[in-house]
Amino acid sequence: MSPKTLYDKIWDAHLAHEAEDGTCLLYIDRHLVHEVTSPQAFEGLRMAGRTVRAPEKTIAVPDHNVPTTPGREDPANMTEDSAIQVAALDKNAKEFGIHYYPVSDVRQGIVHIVGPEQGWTLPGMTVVCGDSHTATHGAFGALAHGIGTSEVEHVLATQTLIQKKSKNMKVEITGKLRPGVTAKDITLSVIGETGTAGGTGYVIEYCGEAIRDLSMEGRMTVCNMAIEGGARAGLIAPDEKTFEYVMGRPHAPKGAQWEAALAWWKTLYSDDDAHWDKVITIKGEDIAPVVTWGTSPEDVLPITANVPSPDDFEGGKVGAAQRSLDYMGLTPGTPLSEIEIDTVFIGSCTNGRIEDLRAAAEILKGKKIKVKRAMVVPGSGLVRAQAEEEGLADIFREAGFEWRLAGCSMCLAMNPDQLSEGERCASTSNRNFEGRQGYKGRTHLVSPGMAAAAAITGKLTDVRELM
Ligand SMILES: CC(C)[C@H](C(=O)O)[C@@H](O)C(=O)O
Ligand code: SF4
Repeated sequence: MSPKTLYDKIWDAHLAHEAEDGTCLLYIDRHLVHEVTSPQAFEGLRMAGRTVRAPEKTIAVPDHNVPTTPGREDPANMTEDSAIQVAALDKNAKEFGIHYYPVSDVRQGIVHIVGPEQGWTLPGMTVVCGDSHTATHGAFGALAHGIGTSEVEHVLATQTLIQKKSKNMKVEITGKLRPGVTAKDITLSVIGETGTAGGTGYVIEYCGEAIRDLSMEGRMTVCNMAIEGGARAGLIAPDEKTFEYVMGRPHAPKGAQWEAALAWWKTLYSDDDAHWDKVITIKGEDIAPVVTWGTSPEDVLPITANVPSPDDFEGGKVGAAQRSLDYMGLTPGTPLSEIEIDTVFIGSCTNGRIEDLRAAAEILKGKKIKVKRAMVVPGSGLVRAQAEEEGLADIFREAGFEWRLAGCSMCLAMNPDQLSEGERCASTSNRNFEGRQGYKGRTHLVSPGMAAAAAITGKLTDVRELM
């Protein structure tokens, strides 16, 4: 047998048909659904008189539009568009008989946090969702990626997806991370190195000692941003940490089924002599706590650096840098650590898990915020409950943070949590495009610890100074 990568193995195990031109039909194990990209898909099914092919493999949760303040069940607290989408999901979930976590359910949260938490996401699976950050689930050694609304309809109807195979890319992070450096710094640094198009046409497998050393939460943070690096998906070979995380979750296999699954999961790694179309290696000890200064996730620099000048770039990037600096209101040469911050947002499917909240609370303990506003939005109701139990919520509240209900929140401007014009935010989310967090809002992407540090000092701050 010829050697295979992990991606090859999962692909082959799900291939239902391959046409002469290489177009393939893949079987889909899990279909996650949220309110933004599904209404038309369900409408399509309805018009065609079709049902959902595998309702037991289809999971719905509202997250993007929902407010994160009490009273959010009331449609009057949403914009009309948001209320329509959330109501449509509610109706469709009930009518088509799929698994559903409404806002009133403590398990509700961001779809990419709920899936793993409930044990829907398992190693070796194909996982899709009408959402680009489906890559998150790759942390379990699953082939997971976003799909468009017409594909959502196709998967609902057939439980299959038409795909062409991507190329294999290996991103190896060797050695140990230095103190204060996290999964978020890894994933941003990779994008800083490869650019937002570096992964185009590839599925990335992250490997190396620094990746192995990450918790499952950290691995999810890394895979989450594979999409910002342009890749089709990102994944990490499952290991004992993965199995331990999955074991006992509500929808994980049990008993003999668990044993059988485990035996297969243990075969899910890239063979030693597998072929890679592209390889990137970064030394873990070379990664610093980073921030973004511009309006693309590739605009990454260590917190110890200065705001760059357009002259530092070449070709089309000169103009792009100038535009970014204008939008961000930054002057070349300013130390990044002198940039004043108005707002801090801790949350999103990148950094809204329990470990992220712990990392931020560790920095905030016994301190007060200096920024105008700061909010922490747990990624799910269960993360929220656990954080309350661990006393993290008290630390946040005492520091001056708003302690919100679960949802996408300020990660994107689709719900009431938005930046105002010119407002500058240190955010643990994954996108810093113009207007992403609100019209003319300014976003600096950082890790949870860095966000907490900025909250305390009122400026972008090297978290290592507060450790
Ligand atoms: C709204 C949704 C389709 C979108 C995505 O696909 O990623 C959102 O989650 C985002 O992060 O921009
Ligand atoms: S938290 Fe942000 S990135 Fe994640 S699904 Fe929601 S909007 Fe998209």
